[in-house]
Amino acid sequence: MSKVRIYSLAKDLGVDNAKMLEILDGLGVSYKSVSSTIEEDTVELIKQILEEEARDGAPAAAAEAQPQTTPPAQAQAAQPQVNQGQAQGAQPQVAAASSPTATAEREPQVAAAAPAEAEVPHRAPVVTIMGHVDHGKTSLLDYIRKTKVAAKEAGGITQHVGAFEAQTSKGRIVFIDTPGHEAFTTIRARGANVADIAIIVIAADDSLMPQTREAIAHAQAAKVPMIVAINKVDLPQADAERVKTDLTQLNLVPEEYGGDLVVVPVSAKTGEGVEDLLEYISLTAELEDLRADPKAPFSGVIIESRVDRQAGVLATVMVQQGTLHVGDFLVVGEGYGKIKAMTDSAGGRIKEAGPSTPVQVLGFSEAPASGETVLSAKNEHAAREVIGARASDRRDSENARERRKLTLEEMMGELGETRTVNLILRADTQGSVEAIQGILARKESDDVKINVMLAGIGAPTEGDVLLASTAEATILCFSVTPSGGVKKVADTKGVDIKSFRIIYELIDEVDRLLKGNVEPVFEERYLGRAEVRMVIRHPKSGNIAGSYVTDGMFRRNAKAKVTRGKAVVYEGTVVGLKRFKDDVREVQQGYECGINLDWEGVLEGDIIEASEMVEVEQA
Ligand SMILES: Nc1nc2c(ncn2[C@@H]2O[C@H](COP(=O)(O)OP(=O)(O)OP(=O)(O)O)[C@@H](O)[C@H]2O)c(=O)[nH]1
Repeated sequence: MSKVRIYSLAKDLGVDNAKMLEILDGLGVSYKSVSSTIEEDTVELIKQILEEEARDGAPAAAAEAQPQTTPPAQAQAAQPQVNQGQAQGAQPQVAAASSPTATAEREPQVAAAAPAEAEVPHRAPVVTIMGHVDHGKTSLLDYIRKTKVAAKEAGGITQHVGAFEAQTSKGRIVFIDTPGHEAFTTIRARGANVADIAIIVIAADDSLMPQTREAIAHAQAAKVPMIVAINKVDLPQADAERVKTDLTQLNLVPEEYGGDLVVVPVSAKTGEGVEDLLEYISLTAELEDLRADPKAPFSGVIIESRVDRQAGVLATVMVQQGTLHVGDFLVVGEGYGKIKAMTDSAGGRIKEAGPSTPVQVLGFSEAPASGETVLSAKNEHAAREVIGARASDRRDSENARERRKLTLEEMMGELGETRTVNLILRADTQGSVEAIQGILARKESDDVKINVMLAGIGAPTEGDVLLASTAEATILCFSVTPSGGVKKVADTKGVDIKSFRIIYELIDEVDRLLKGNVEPVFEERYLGRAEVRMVIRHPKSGNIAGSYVTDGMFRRNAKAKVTRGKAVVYEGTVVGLKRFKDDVREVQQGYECGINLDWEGVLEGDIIEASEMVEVEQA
């Protein structure tokens, strides 16, 4: 008995895929995607249902049509990758709609006027292309751009805006044209999701390489559906079968091997397979049911921005919901701007832009960072109010973060819930990687799961740090160390990179993470007290409190609390300590010293108390 793919059947019967899935749901047939296959008897049932519908002029109740005795064969599993993805565009809608301050006033009763879910129009998918260096990401994007982008306006020079729109026989597809997972994760690191689908490009003559694995890990972490494009199939040494076999080792099983992964052989050089790839993108998008309301309050994400010497700040915004108009006020982070002009990705001037449209906006005074979310405000005053509220929220949360200690629940996760510890593993050899993974696998319990997001040979990369920051993972290194640059990025992103030379020390660290001591807990500890006996004005350092340490000791960089009478007049830091003319690290009780605070208000007679934050050992 032959099997048929759902989308081919839909095409043959002249109905859309959504309709086909609706009928299958009614029949209780399970499927993973529109490229799943169904049995012939199910096909017959579907035909009957459609005939009945056509006869009655109304949708037939699919469930009633199901015969009692012979349940239809189940569809073959297909494309779990495709199903992993949520409709990413749905998230910003919620965020924007729930923002009380920065909403466009075009639709005053958005909630009441919002169309029901089914009426919200579909939007074009946004696709990102990732893969190993030289596997052909840029060539593939160039081929699609050359063949699918409408001719530019005469004389117009298309500038690089970070995204372009391709017109295909199946509709519009938007490509993020900064290839590589760095761009993808930079955006994700800010909590935004722009891509709906990730194309993983793998060269047929090279197969899986370290960055291919990274790209796959990034797409999986983002829960973005993946399609694999096996590129360079025109080369004589191309071996697409090897790529497919190699993929199975990552538990990604291509459809032809009975699995779920959509794999499309292509050549960015000859164009072979590119149409198929575009078709698969459209099918995946259809399955994801991507929708956005052009009438809803606007929200979008910054794809990239730059400063043009003549024009000023040019930022590319991906419209995710609502519609942008020239003249709108936009709020990004703690800055705002008024749109003076907008250009589409083909370089043409436009006045408005709806969902899934990348537009270059002129009007910001400072270049916003990639991945920042953008909202609109009805006027300059409203924009300023939003920014003011954001600044004060930020200050509050910074203060709260400084003060607060982690609760047991925060450290352990909700009691009774399974916790997952995300790890990225880097080691010197494949043997070490496998040995460590073997030990880790035995450490899992019902309460705690270990998710090794990426295990690779060699020092951790910036890409690892970005992945770790979005997935709240810890990077563990065995016999490899991060470069200074990577360490710096990790510091700014708050990612822990821990290096070990002895395997059991690494395992001890994992034990600590499993126990839930993910973040160290700090406690304030008293150091000493000093009396201010005179205030000396220093030309470079400002006011220095000439003091006498009456108790304990003072240390540079300690926290300082200044009391005047009974009132605490300042809390800050000891930024410098001097004994006579020398800078010193510490001064003990019974000695005089100069204390330099990050404050100029100190007076004779004040008492300065020093303390420091120390890490508390967890039981
Ligand atoms: N024969 C053949 N060569 C290709 C194909 N696609 C890309 N190439 C060549 O492979 C090389 C690398 O292609 P790029 O498109 O620059 O690869 P990339 O993945 O964008 O590389 P990076 O941007 O450096 O990460 C170039 O010399 C391309 O001409 C293809 O389908 N067939």
